[in-house]
Amino acid sequence: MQPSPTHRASFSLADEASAKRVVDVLTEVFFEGDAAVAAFERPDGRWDVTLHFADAPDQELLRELVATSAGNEIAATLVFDTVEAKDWVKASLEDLVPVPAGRFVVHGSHDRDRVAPNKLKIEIEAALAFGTGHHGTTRGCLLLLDHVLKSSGPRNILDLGTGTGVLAIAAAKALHRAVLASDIDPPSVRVAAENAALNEVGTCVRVIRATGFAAPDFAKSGPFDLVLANILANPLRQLAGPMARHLAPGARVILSGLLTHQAPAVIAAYRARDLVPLRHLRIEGWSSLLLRKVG
Ligand SMILES: C[S@@+](CC[C@H](N)C(=O)[O-])C[C@H]1O[C@@H](n2cnc3c(N)ncnc32)[C@H](O)[C@@H]1O
Repeated sequence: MQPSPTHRASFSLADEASAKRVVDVLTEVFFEGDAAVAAFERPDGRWDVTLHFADAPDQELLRELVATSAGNEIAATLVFDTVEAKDWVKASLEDLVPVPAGRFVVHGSHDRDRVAPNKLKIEIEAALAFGTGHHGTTRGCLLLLDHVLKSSGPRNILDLGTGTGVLAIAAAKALHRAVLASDIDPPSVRVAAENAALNEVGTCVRVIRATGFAAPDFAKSGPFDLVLANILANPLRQLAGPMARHLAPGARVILSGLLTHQAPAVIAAYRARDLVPLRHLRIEGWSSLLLRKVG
């Protein structure tokens, strides 16, 4: 099937503080919608801000929001285009090498027979979704999952923001238990279900489309004693309350998708909900956190 393009809006800003201000505003506005907001530092120190939309965005609204948070000059530089995501992501995957993370190795189909037999293999065809294992956030989550599994065997597991399904598949392969996986993005829901079947855990991993905890499935499947959530810092902060309400006492939570300087604010939001930090991994500027629900 020919992939449909995603719609992209991008612009750049002079420094991190301006990027953070704009990203906070945009994430707040598009939190409930089908948009992903990302900011990355360029080698020259400027910050690129990019939004991906499933449907064509309201360009005037976006210009207004950027003008309000960054000024008219920056709003005038906004560029709108479309990206044929699937083709180039798949093409670039051909060059990716397997990624070891604790007991897990994430690999593409071309490396299926080259992974050491004592590892838990997770085969990922990323296509439109995020999560080949190469990103520091995915690797951080897998390493923390490996750590959790050394001392406990969670029974009720949620992977929120599943992308390719990589973390849900890892948990299902290691624990042979049911895992609920969710994503805001319809293509990711389809890709994650396909990857779960490819990895022979299709009967363990149930993938649903949901924004945050806004679906009855979470209450029905919870309370969870392990939650993995690799999404951005602001949604993570906003999800602290709903997540705490879906956790069993003593539950472990693995969070990632936050830049290291954003970690203190995320930790504070979860501490306020009785979740205490146990571990903090820093990989390539990204933080991954392991927390435990007290009481
Ligand atoms: C950084 S990717 C992580 C993918 C995978 N779990 C991993 O660790 O590689 C974040 C995923 O979260 C999804 N997402 C973002 N905000 C969300 C929200 N509020 N509720 C559910 N999913 C969300 C995105 O669509 C994306 O697939």
